[in-house]
Amino acid sequence: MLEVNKWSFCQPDNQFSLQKWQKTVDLMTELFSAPAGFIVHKTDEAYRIIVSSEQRENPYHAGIELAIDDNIFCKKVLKDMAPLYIPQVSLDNQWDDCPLTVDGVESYLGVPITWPSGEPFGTFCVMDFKKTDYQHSLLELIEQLRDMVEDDLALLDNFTQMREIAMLDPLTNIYNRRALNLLCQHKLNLAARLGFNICCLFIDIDNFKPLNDKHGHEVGDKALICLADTLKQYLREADIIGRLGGDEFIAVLQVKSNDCIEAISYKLNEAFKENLKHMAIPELNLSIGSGIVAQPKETFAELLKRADEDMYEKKQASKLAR
Ligand SMILES: Nc1nc2c(ncn2[C@@H]2O[C@H](COP(=O)(O)OP(=O)(O)OP(=O)(O)O)[C@@H](O)[C@H]2O)c(=O)[nH]1
Repeated sequence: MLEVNKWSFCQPDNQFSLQKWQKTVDLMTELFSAPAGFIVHKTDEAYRIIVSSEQRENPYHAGIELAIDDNIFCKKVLKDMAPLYIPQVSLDNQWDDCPLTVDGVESYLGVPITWPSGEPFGTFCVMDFKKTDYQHSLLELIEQLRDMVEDDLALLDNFTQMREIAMLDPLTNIYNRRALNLLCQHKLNLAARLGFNICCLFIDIDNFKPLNDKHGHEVGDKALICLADTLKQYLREADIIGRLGGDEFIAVLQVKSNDCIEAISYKLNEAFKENLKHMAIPELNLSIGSGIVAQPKETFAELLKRADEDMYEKKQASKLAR
């Protein structure tokens, strides 16, 4: 799902093109013969213009932010979740301290835009520097155009949900093999370009089959979820974690130096045991192999293979030691 209180459509690599919304806003301002029209997006941080009409007289460009405490028209629209039309702002002294009034804005018409969940997304609005007298049909029109924007939000939300379903392992809610291949290769390319160290951990539970056989599949599932949660809890946000399948997990980490890998592996194993204990699941041990990027052009498949081989060696060594 799209996160309602985070900035959307503001990253350069965003999947969604704002071009369609730009055309909608330009069309709206033309039909209103207004000098400025906007789509404003709101989070707890600020109000941000994400689309601004392209007339020369429009002083507010996309990217401009207004503080969350500012007395602005869009704030009232979202507070009431209702359209707001002020034909002559200067007649109402409640807007005297509005930064837009100070700039000379004399008329405002805005309607709320909502996320598919019903939470406020922002506003669709038009402003003028002179008083206006919009006919009822224009007020209906702005609502129609706003509905088109909301349809796009719903489509985007569906798309995001479908992408999550395609990328996440349904049991543990971390990345699946397909997503790991894509994301980790991307991370490797980035590391080669920016020059940071990458390490891949191949994590496999020892004697997992006996746990399933003795305590049942449900307990086995809980142990897998516990491992995923331990990885989430212990590793950083920039790290990538996922489940290859069965009891095999992957973590791709950004590390300062390779000296810390042993310590990270040890701590992960200890944290997993501790978390299992809290869930009253019998103790399990992890075999953790690692691979570090040896040369800039290395593929994720090659890195993964080395980490897998290292894990296998460690598992054999621990079996012999028992
Ligand atoms: N509960 C549960 N078990 C699973 C799932 N996927 C795979 N398994 C089981 O995981 C077990 C993996 O067995 P093995 O690969 O032999 O692993 P192991 O018993 O840990 O053996 P070693 O790794 O050599 O110590 C199999 O019994 C699978 O049935 C799952 O989603 N849930």
